[in-house]
Amino acid sequence: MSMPIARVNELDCEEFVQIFGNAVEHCSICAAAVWRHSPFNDVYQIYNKTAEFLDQLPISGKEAVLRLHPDLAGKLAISGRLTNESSREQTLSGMLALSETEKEMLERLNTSYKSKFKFPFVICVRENKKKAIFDGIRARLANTPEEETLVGLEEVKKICRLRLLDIVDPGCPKL
Ligand SMILES: NC(=O)NC1NC(=O)NC1=O
Repeated sequence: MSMPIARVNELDCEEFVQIFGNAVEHCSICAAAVWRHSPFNDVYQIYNKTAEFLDQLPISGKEAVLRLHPDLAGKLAISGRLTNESSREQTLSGMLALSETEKEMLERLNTSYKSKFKFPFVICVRENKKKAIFDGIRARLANTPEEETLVGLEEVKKICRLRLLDIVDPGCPKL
């Protein structure tokens, strides 16, 4: 499905939230806030308004957005309960086909990460190969909670940008 922007601009809030409600994982409030800025010039404006909404959240709200994300190759993935978007991303990146050793290593890293930050490690898996994901979680474990909330939120934005581009036809390529 790749929708022209003119069609997006015809959607009422309910329809918009139905279609864009998972552009940020499980965060339909974000889509409802962004709809207010309709009509949009293009998909990039939808992205910019989403990023603005995320940026203006207090730190507790930013952490909450991170907490709406599933663990990489975690329980939800194993039991087939990921959202369609997340399932597709984790499958394509190879995160759902790890060796037993890799699974154990990731589980250990995810546990350390969550006990330090109290939210899951989030990385845009479509922009990172397996090694970069493992290196990323190790390196980011050294961040302070304040730094890491912001780093995680930038990854949420990257995930969102790609999800929006899956839904809306970008029209002329952006220079
Ligand atoms: N935890 C985490 O990074 N989850 C994800 N990353 C991504 O690109 N899709 C996800 O579901």
